[in-house]
Amino acid sequence: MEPRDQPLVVALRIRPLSDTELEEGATVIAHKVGDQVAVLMDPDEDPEDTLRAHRSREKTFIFDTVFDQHASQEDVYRATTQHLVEGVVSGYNATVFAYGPSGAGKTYTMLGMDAEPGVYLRTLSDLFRAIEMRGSTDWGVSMSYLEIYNEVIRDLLNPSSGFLDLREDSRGSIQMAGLTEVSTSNAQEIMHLLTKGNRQRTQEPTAANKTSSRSHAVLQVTVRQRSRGSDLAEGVRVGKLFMVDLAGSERASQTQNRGKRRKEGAHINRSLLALGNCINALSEKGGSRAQYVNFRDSKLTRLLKDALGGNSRTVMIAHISPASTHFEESRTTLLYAYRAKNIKTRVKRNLLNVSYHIAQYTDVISNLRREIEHLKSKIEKQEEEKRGEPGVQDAQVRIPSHDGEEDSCRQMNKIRAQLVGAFKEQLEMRRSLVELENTNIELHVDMSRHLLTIADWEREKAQHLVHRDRTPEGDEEPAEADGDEGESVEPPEVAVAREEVNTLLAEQRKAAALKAGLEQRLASAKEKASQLEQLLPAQASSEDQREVLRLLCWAHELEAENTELRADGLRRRSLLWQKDFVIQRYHQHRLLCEQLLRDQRQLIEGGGLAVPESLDERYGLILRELGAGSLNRLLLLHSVMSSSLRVFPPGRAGSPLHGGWRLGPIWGLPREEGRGGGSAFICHTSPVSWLSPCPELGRAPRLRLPRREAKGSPGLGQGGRGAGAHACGSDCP
Ligand SMILES: Nc1ncnc2c1ncn2[C@@H]1O[C@H](COP(=O)(O)OP(=O)(O)OP(=O)(O)O)[C@@H](O)[C@H]1O
Repeated sequence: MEPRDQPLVVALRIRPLSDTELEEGATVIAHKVGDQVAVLMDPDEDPEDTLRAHRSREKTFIFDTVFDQHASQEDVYRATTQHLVEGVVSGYNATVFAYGPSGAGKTYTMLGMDAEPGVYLRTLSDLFRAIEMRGSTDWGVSMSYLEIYNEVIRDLLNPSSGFLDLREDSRGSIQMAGLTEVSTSNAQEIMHLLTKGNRQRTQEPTAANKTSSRSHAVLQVTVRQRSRGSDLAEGVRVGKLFMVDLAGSERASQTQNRGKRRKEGAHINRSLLALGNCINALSEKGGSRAQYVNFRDSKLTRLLKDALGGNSRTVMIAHISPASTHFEESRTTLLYAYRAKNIKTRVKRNLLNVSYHIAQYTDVISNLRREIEHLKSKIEKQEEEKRGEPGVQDAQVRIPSHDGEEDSCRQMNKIRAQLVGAFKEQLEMRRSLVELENTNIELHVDMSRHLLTIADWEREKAQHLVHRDRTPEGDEEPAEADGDEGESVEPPEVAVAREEVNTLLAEQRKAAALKAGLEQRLASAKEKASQLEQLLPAQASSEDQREVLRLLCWAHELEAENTELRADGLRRRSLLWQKDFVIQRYHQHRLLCEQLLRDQRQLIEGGGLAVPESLDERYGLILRELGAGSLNRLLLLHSVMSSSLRVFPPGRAGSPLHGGWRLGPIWGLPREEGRGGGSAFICHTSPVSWLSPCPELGRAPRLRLPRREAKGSPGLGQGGRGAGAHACGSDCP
């Protein structure tokens, strides 16, 4: 679904590191991955924990859109708010919130700077443009700007008017007595008023931000359209747009605020909590918005009642700093925004890739970091040893630098820079190859699934034909009601599967061509690097330089090996998937056989038929085997073994980004707090269903069992519901 079709859009903006954060030595811990995923690393976790066994607080969050420091104001506006304008002009309400802790960039997004105006100006400009384009009717646009500070409301366009009262009229509409409403016809005029009003906003220095806005600032733009119907009765259509720059969301306890600040913090928290609850309730209700939502908990939610309820659109832009020093605020902000909307299956497939890739890259990076540390310490040690050698220091001091030596040094540095460049290029190419490999596996698994659907159908069709041919003439069953004269009509899922196969084939061809091209480029990059490597020793003028170069090459080789290992891991996973796939098919077949046996047995017993002894014995044997559950145990063993192999590299099972199939706590559901850590939906498909990934992920063959079976009916020797549960983050069919 495009943002324009969604009643609630939740976006995340990660601002650039500030100078202060850089001075404090902060590192970047919030990353955008793909268009919809943000990863927050825990800065306190042990950097040496390369197996990622204890990375419990590293989390992945999904939003409708994620922006990082590279996103422009225009990008943010276009992806989040632009689509609201048409609705407002057509008489609908909409709200845009900027949410986040102090200093995370809310005002920057909403108000912006002269050169880079924010959402306010861009929305208003588009609004006036849209009105102009509609022409004929009689339009009126007015605006008001207020702040809610400590649960009291002030008019920012007329601050001397004191506190304002919020009232509900007899129809339940919210009214604000005494609020200045300015009629206007151009965006610049509104911006001028806003900038003026903003100076009146309650701002105070806090521990987190020197000029922190301590209030919620609400810009309300009302668009009225007068029109005369054929009966000349005048109708007025009103659309309201609220744009809200919320107060900093940090917890009072996190900012070491005391006294007044703490009281403010409590009010802010209360209203933000109320807002979160309302948005959450609204997003869950879908069609019946506003019915059971408690707007009364804070002034903010009461004021926005009209704009949030009914047929309105809501956009929340959450903001965080990427700095390690703001980990806690970022974490709580992400959780708040994430909870505002639980984005379901739509992005799962992409996320699977994305998370898997992060896992790969963070591994590559941490390995390289270790190597670099190793190199550094080795160089330092060598230097120390050299210094310790008698006469070395003196000799170094005494050697006069002459032109020839300088030239050779410059030449060497140049070659070294080229070599590092060539290594980097290779690294990029290797990563792309690993990605392509991953894509190939996914395409392959998808393809198998669709081919299976087609094969099932072809088999059914063939059986149908055989049955028809065997039926004696005159005994023919009447033609089917849909007029296909006995021909079975291909079900839509098969048609879709055929289309998918074609698409996947095309994608496979594309991937293969890309891979071939990349491999060629990698081969020539390797050639180039090896020529440079050969040049270097000749240029290196000292043993130190030669050693550094040797280490450089060694680090590079290690990196290459590491990437190859990753690719091997991928191949191994692919084999395991295929194996599981076959087992699933056999299991499906087995269930059908069991059902058949049971039905036949009932027929035999019900009809009082005599059964030959040998048949009875065989039946007893099967019953005993099923009773003993040996087959189930074998399947269990296989699954345990394959899932332990699938967790790569060894020991990474605890990582929130590991690439297994038990996706519940991983895919966007923060483990501690997300809806029961991902076990919100339990799929009960079959005793071995936990072998398989959630079919929604589209990564594995789907068990097409009859509904009764799929709910875990206690078939012969089956383990019942509990035995077949697997946790996933979506409604499995
Ligand atoms: N995306 C961005 N690009 C460049 N600078 C940014 C960005 N976001 C924020 N900043 C800068 O960071 C600083 C803090 O931003 P801003 O005042 O918008 O934070 P805030 O969330 O509104 O804070 P508060 O709640 O305390 O008012 C400002 O100097 C702003 O210019």
